[in-house]
Amino acid sequence: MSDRHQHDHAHSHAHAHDHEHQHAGHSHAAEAPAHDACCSGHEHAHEALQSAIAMPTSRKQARLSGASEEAVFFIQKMDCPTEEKLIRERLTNMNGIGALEFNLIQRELTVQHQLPSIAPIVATLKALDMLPAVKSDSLDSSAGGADGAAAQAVAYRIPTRKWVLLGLAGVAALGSEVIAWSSGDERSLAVIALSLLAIALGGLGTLKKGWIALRNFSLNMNFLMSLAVIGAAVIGQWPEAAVVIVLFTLAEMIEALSLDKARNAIAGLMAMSPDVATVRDPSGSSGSNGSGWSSMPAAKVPLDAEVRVAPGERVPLDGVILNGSTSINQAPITGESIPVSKQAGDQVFAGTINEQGAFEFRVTAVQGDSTLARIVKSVQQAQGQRAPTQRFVDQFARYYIPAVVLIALLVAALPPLLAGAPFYPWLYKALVLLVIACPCALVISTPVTIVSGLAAAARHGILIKGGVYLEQGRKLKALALDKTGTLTFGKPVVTDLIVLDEGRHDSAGQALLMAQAAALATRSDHPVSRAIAQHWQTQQTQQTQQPAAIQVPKALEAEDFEALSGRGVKARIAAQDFYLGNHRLVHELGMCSPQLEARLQVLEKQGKTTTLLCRDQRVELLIAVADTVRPSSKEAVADLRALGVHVVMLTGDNPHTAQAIAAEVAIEDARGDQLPENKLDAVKTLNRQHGDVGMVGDGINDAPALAQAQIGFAMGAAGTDTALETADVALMDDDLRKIPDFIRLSRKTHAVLTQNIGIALGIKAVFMVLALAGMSSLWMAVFADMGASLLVVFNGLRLVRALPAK
Ligand SMILES: Nc1ncnc2c1ncn2[C@@H]1O[C@H](COP(=O)(O)OP(=O)(O)OP(=O)(O)O)[C@@H](O)[C@H]1O
Ligand SMILES: [Cu+]
Repeated sequence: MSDRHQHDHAHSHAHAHDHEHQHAGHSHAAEAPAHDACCSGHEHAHEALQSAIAMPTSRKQARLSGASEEAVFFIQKMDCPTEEKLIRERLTNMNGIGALEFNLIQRELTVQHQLPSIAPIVATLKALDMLPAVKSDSLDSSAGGADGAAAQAVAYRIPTRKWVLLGLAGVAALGSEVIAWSSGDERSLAVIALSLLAIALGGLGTLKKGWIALRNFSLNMNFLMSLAVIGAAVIGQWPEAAVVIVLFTLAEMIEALSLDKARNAIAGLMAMSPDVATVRDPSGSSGSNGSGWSSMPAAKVPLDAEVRVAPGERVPLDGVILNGSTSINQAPITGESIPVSKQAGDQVFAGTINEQGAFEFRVTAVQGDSTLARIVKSVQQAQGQRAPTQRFVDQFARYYIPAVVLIALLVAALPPLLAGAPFYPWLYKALVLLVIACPCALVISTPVTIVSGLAAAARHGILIKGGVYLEQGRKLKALALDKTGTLTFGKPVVTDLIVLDEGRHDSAGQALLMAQAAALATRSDHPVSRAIAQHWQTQQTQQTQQPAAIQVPKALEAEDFEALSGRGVKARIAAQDFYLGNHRLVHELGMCSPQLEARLQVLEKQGKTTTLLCRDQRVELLIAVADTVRPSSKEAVADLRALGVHVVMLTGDNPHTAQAIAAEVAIEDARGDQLPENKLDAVKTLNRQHGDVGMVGDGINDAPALAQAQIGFAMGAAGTDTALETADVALMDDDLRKIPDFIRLSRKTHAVLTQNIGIALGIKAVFMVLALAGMSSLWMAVFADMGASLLVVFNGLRLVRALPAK
């Protein structure tokens, strides 16, 4: 539907081109409506739309320019922002390395580079003790693959061995503490031996990482912890050193586990799609049970296979229904659990639930390409990009650590040197400060929150293409909507047919006019044209059933077809020039008259869209079509207004119709006759007057405005590839009420982010004071750090359930 304008241009030469899509490797069958009378222009139109709406995403592309190769590594040890910093510092200094993208939650690193091979990158990572596994490499297509994915799933788990070692270390640390306490001697052989044992069992990893950090001049928390532990040992606090390192290792493991939870929020989306499909055997009869059907892993089902779904089952793959009818709960895709009825020719989506009938469908996308799979991929990508708050936090951490380390140095040095205070107590305070300097809770809180928000949205049928938009949504002050297909269903029907100078035409002549209008209309994909073509076709079938009636002309062939954007279409039939279009077109052609305008107004004020057929410099026929407003639109508009968003309708249709439709959904600001450049200007002006602007649109005529808006929304994304890929925020169905939901989610996300930053910094501040006052021990500081990390992670995860289930 979104491609309709371009379609007109593409038509005459569409056959000369190959129809391969370059971008996503999906099947065309999924997007070509089965009942579309002429669909040969689709591929072109999609590409045009792609490039037209691609503008907002070009920011992302620009960042990666220059580096042409890309490799993705899975790094099991990269589960904390500390590691990220270390890797970033090392890799950015290498030649030929472009952008780096870290995904801590997936533990993936994407490197854009210009190197002849990835060997130097692997070597660098290995030198940092990061042991990378290559997931994909643009220089070597055989790298990575399915085995890698399985290995990765295993690698997320913390091995039992590690837990056991840590348990033993804990016992040893506790033992040394108990002995030291009961004997009153912190430096006895038994205490030191047990402490060393605890450090060896539980802390070697940290010490090693600390050493690597030191060698790379990177002040990270492994380094800080190592320093604190060594410092504690040096001043003879052996049990303390042991307890601290054990607690710290425990904290790291718990943190890794909580990140797993965040990752599962996304993976859980994919789990909704069943693993097995019932597929018709290609040969017809050689099925394992003789019935012609057999079970098969969904991942192995090829394109165009026929799959059967029983009542109560989940649909295993994307496809088009061949026969049978049913109602399907599409909540996994659209977030809307009211069942949708489906017949032959309708699209079904992997993961949705077949509530009633049995049906068979033809597979239109392999499992990895299903709408659900693409949603999951998109969410994963989105969380890989840094949201603004995360960037701020990272920036903050960059200064925070050195600052606290400096304070620690001063605390250790100044009082003893200047005031002759005893050395060890102040050194101990400095060590506590080093522990407090660890910013893990702060740094981890943002990505966890953002991921939870993105996952919550995806479950609700809202696909957000980046943390940026999730954070920005709350700032939307104005929302521009187009009319056709957004506020209305976009499926108008013909309501009035008026032959303008009736006296001049007999009934056969009048029928001919309608046939001529239809001949032009069938060539276009615009909803108005479609309605006209549709109307004529039904008329045709009715006529053939009553042969006695007037002779209706056979379909006429239109030549030299041309689409006139925002106006209508133009073509020649039997050497005569024809125009089919709106008032603007007729006016510009100089064929308008006050009488005509009066007649148009009457219809337009009823909310109908008027179209005129001109032949030989005369307006001959007036066709009015009416579209139905979606019931959800009015509610959405009211909801948006309650949120303080100024709602504006921008439509290419005439102002009277615009007003009439706007009145139905209670929009006060409705602007008609909007050409693409007018829509663009309108968005700019709104931006100046109100602040951040969102735009919902579906046509080529909306593309510039969509690109200009801070957030571009697309609706009905489940059925179309382009909307899914190009919008900033894609609503999986056509329910505008998802936009206020999105804004609310954005507000909640912001609240949680602020809380988390407050918690993380607040706890640090408290312990900073306690440490200076000599009231905090090392292990208390580590404990507080762990507590803060857990608190922010769980606070962030709360967001997964932020949107009410429907
Ligand atoms: N191919 C066409 N056939 C018939 N009428 C057309 C065609 N193209 C444009 N028009 C006329 O021009 C008007 C403006 O078209 P345009 O595509 O800019 O906006 P629209 O689709 O009507 O509305 P919106 O901007 O809300 O999506 C339409 O309302 C219609 O009257
Ligand atoms: Cu006019």
